Amino acid sequence: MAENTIFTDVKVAVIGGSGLYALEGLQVLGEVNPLTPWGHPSDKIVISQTPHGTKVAFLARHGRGHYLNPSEVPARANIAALKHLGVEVILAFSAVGSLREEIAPRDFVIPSQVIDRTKGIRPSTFFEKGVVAHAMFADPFDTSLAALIADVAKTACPGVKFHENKTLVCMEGPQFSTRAESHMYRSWGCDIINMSVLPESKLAREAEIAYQMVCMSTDYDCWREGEEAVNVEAVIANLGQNSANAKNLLSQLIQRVEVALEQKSLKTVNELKGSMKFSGITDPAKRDGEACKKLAYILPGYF
Ligand SMILES: CSC[C@H]1O[C@H](OP(=O)(O)O)[C@H](O)[C@@H]1O
Ligand SMILES: Nc1ncnc2[nH]cnc12
Repeated sequence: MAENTIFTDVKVAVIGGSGLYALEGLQVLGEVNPLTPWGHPSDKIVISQTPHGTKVAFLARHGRGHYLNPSEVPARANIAALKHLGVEVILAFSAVGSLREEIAPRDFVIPSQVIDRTKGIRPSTFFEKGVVAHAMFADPFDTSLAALIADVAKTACPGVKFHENKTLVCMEGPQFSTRAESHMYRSWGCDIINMSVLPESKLAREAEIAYQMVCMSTDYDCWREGEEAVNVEAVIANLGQNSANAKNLLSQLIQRVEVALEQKSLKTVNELKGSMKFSGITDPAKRDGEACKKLAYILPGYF
C-alpha cells in the first residue's frame, strides 16, 4: 500500500468511533501518518476513492484496535491532519448511550446541540501561546449535512429509526456515569451521551471544517428502571449491527456529500471559509511567531 503519496485534495473525511474501524467497498489509494505540529493522529489515515472518484479519508478515533481512551485521543493532531489533506467535511460516527425512552439501542441520532461535561484535561484549541481567537460555536454541527444524512438514511438504512435535532452531552469518562448524573443530564434536556464529540467538533470549527456527528445508540445508560446499568458488554452487543448500518449509510452518503460540495449547498462549508481570520483578536504585532507557524499548517496565510 502506498505510504508516501502526498494527498491534498481529499475533501471528505469519516471519523469512525467505537466499532467502526474501517470503511468498506471503496478503492484504497494509500495510508498517511502525518506529523502535525500537534503530533501524530490516532492511527494511519486511510485514503480511499469512491467509484465516482471522490477521495475519502478514514480515521479510527481510538485507533484500529481501540487503544486510545476518550481523553487520550489526539484530537488536535486528528483534525489538523485532516485539514492538511484538504478536508472540508467531516462525518463523525459515535456510539452513544440513550437518555430517552424513545431512543432505543441501535437507533441512529443526529444531534444538533452539545453540552460539555469534559473536565478540561483535553487540549481543546489550536489558538494558544500567543495567538488568541474565539470561534463561534452556537451551532456546533451543520444543519444542511444533518438534513442530507437523514434524507440518505431513508433509502440506505430503511430499517433503522433516525432521530433528529437532539442534544448530546459529552462526559469525560472513561468510567460511565452514576445514576444521579444520568438523571441530571435528562433533567437538563440531554437526549444522548458520549465521551467523544468534544473537543473534536470544536477543533473542526476552528479549522473551518464542516462537522456532523452521527450517533448510534448502544444502551440506556443507567437511568432506566428495570434495565441493567450500561457496561462494555452491552455496548459491544450492539456495535456490530450499528457499524453495518453506518457502512450502508456511507455507501450512499459520500457521493451525496460530494455533489453538495460541488453545488456549494452545505451551510457551514460556505460560512466557515475565512471565518477564523476574523475570529482572531491578538494584535498582529503581539502574535507569537512559533504559534503562527503552527497555525499555518491548518490555516495558511491567516496569522
Ligand atoms: C465503548 S463505550 C464508550 C465509548 O464509546 C463511545 O466512543 P465513540 O464516540 O468513539 O464511538 C464513547 O464516546 C466512549 O468513548
Ligand atoms: N452510556 C454511555 N455513556 C457514555 N458514552 C457512551 N457510549 C456508549 N454508551 C455510552
